[in-house]
Amino acid sequence: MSSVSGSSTNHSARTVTLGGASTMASSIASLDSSAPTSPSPSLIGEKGLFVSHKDRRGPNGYRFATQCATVEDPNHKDQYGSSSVPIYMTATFKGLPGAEFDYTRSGNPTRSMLQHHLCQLQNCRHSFAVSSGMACLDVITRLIKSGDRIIAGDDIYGGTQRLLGYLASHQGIHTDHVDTTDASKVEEALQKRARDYELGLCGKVSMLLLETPTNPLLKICDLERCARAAKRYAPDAIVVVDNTMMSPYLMRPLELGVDVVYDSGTKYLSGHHDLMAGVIACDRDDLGQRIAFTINSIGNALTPMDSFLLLRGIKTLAVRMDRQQASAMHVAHYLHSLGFQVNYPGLASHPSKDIHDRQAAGPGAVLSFETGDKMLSEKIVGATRLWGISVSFGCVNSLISMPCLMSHASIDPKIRAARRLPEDLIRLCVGIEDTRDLIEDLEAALLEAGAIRRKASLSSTPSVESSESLQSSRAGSPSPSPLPEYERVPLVAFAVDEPIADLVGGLDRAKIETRGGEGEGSKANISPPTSVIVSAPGKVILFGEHAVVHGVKAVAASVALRCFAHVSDREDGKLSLGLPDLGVEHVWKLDDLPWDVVPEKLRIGAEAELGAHEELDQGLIAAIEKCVGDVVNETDRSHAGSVAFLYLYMCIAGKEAARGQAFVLRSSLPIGAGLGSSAALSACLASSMAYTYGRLEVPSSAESGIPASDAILINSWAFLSEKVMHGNPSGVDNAVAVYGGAVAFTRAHPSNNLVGNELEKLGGFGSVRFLLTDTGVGRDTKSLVASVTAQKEKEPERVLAVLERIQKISDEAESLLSNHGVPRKDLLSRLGELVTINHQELVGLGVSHASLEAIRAKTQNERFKLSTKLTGAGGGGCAVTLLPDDFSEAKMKELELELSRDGFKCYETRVGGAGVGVLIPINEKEKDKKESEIPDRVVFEEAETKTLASWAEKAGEWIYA
Ligand SMILES: Nc1ncnc2c1ncn2[C@@H]1O[C@H](COP(=O)(O)OP(=O)(O)O)[C@@H](O)[C@H]1O
Ligand SMILES: C[C@@](O)(CCOP(=O)(O)O)CC(=O)O
Repeated sequence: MSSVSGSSTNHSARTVTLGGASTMASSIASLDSSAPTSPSPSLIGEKGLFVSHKDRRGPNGYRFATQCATVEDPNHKDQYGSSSVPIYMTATFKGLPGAEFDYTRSGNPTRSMLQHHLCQLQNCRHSFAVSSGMACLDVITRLIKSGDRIIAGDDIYGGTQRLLGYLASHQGIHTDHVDTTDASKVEEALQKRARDYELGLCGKVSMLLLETPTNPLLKICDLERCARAAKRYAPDAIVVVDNTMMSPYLMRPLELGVDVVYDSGTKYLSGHHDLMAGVIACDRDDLGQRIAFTINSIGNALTPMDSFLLLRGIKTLAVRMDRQQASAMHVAHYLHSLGFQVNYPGLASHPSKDIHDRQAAGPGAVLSFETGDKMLSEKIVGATRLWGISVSFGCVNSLISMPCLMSHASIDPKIRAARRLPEDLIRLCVGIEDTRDLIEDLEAALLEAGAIRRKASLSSTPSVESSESLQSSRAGSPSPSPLPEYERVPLVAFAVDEPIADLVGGLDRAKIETRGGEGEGSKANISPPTSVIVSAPGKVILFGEHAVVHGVKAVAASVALRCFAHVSDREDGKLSLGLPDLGVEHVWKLDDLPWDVVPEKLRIGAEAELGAHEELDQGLIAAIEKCVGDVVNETDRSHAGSVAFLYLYMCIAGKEAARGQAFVLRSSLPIGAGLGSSAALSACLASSMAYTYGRLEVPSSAESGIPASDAILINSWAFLSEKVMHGNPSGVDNAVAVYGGAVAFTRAHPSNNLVGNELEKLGGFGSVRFLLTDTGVGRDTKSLVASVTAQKEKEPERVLAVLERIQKISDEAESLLSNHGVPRKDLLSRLGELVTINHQELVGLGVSHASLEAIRAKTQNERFKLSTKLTGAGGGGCAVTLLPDDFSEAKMKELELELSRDGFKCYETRVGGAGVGVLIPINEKEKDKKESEIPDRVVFEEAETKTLASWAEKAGEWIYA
């Protein structure tokens, strides 16, 4: 046996030595129901026996797990019979030339034992242990020469990519990267390069380098087919496989026609992340000799100590892998059930599962999943506790990482993008911990990052996102909540991470493109659509209502209920406003509108300035009030909306461009319940008018979304409408209606010296559960807001102190919701306390109501122990209750029953969804006929309120701000 390779084995000698064991083992084979009776043909390698499955017997007659634990070499018995392989911690050996060992770089008994053991496990003639996985590739690539070519996969380990780059720049060895998941692409590349080589256009393909499953996308390559193709089109090429992800326990590529296999021994083989090692295996003597020569020449063979540790680690390889793989399967199913894109060949959804199952004995313990948002992924990774944030895999401890920031950071971001390696990808390397702990920890991190949320109960508490509207669900109780308990938070909640420049002062208005404008970039040639459908969400204020009017921070989020507007041209040239929810319809002749009262500053051409004007034009409002007219069912409620509509219409359309149009507004939000129906309505009016008068252009693709500058304008105009309805609103409601998500909002106010409103997105809100309870008591935002202002004027000291305390509450809430280091339980418990304190402050401002206090009393009693506050203007409307993660379905049912007995309606809400949106009809892309494809007004009007949202969803593609 060569002292360098230390690996050549004598199969027949071992077979004889272990013959007894083999016979005994076969006699108990019948006990093992999983033992395959006839190997699948594809698994039979050239040698025709002992193929890759872990259940098959090795050359010594033992199954793989037994082989792992049984370290023995009949040719190298320890002189003292030591049970464990001794560490020959020596650089040199004394003796005459020709002795088996002389110098540890060339050979060492501990390493020889390891290499012998590896030959047993991999059923091959030559095994080598070197200093790392990359050292393996270094040794292997020295088998080819300068000017040769390599064909490799396009989803390869970052370190491999780096070495291939070095070979290209320093040795002229270039690599073609192909998608190895498609064997025909490998065949094509081999053929093409063979032709090119014949024509003298490139070097000879001398290596095919494969990984399967790939790291980190878990893509699968058909090894047998690729190896066959290499033998056919590039017969001299060495087929090399990095088998680190599988280990020889799950896959033995040599048996599939591959020439050389290497593993990073740092991973599964050693299993404890306490050493670095690489292992090469091959069955060809010519290659074995050259590899042995290279290792001896460059001196990167594994040290005696590490050889010992690796041997020790290998003994438990099968046990560890079984456990890790089983847990990985659970984790993969768990993430898949939450709706994440999971890459794992153990899932039925994996596109190449059949190929993988043919060549490997299991899916392994590495998986990856996508969240759709890089920041969100970072939050998830940062929020885990049990999962170690680390590169590498194969350890008994579970690891989590973001390949693009860690293991694959050395790949140029452009190349990563070209190879479709998602920046948000999270890789999980599952260890041997209790699976339940692993899933619990992951779940807590997903929750904490706001990637998932507890499913709204479908049994007693209809989801506000479901087709059940608040109004309609008062009637009944849908079916029980299905498993799992959690669900993915829609991504749109994370669409914007930077602060948004807001309406006043945050924008260079001169640069805004408007159709009527003269400035650079005017969209004068675009003809506006005659018909659009838009929508915007309602909101829930968690902290800071009322105080926000006076420059204090508020924390709020969009709810999933929305207002919708349908706009179409009217043939009779009249203008109509339909508010079917209130049973009201106005029709005006355009000439009857008080155009002459519209002040110059609000006229066409100055429209970008509209929202910037703090003061409404009271003359115009008075004139509109007069001409609104009285119609059937008109109340103060609908009247306020109608006035706001006309005010906005006259400013945005302008006298010259105004044309006969029908506006129909529908809402799945309860109106006047503190959930921001007026702001949602305002955002719908502003956007639909802007689009149909060409002030803004309807975006053409959902990918780009409604541009930020357009959203700022829509918000600006929506604020105008809010002012008409509420007198002195803060702007938080319309900001949430337009931008969506969860926000910390501060209005620019003399008290805070802000130049423009401040809007910060909050990510941690999405997973928090809320119960909204509608008192059914109507109230008027305008007068409640005015009452607080009056108190402030009358008792400034008291009210200013209240405002200061509310500012502290909002500040703390914002910091809790954006600090992902806060343990979930602590977060929810402190938020609950803040809810209670904030409510007390609102009571002090006189904006609560007996009905709200009744809800508070019920929810906070001994049985439920929940924190509740009023939300919005108060004086009735809705109460919001914070739900801890462990608040059970049974308790929820009980609470809902009691509240409904008291005449209240409660709904579990989801927050953080999209802001204002515009519909692109389904056929628009194909037919390029935007206008004609908008569903007819009658269809819109007649869609049932409770199915409005799903109707709109199906009507086409929605583009959101
Ligand atoms: N779908 C709708 N149809 C008619 N009017 C609406 C609609 N949505 C909102 N409004 C207007 O908004 C007002 C409600 O505003 P407000 O009292 O602040 O309650 P909310 O919290 O629902 O915004 C109504 O009085 C009405 O003028
Ligand atoms: C009371 C206030 O803070 C929120 C009003 O909300 P709503 O109208 O009740 O949805 C007023 C405002 O911020 O404009």
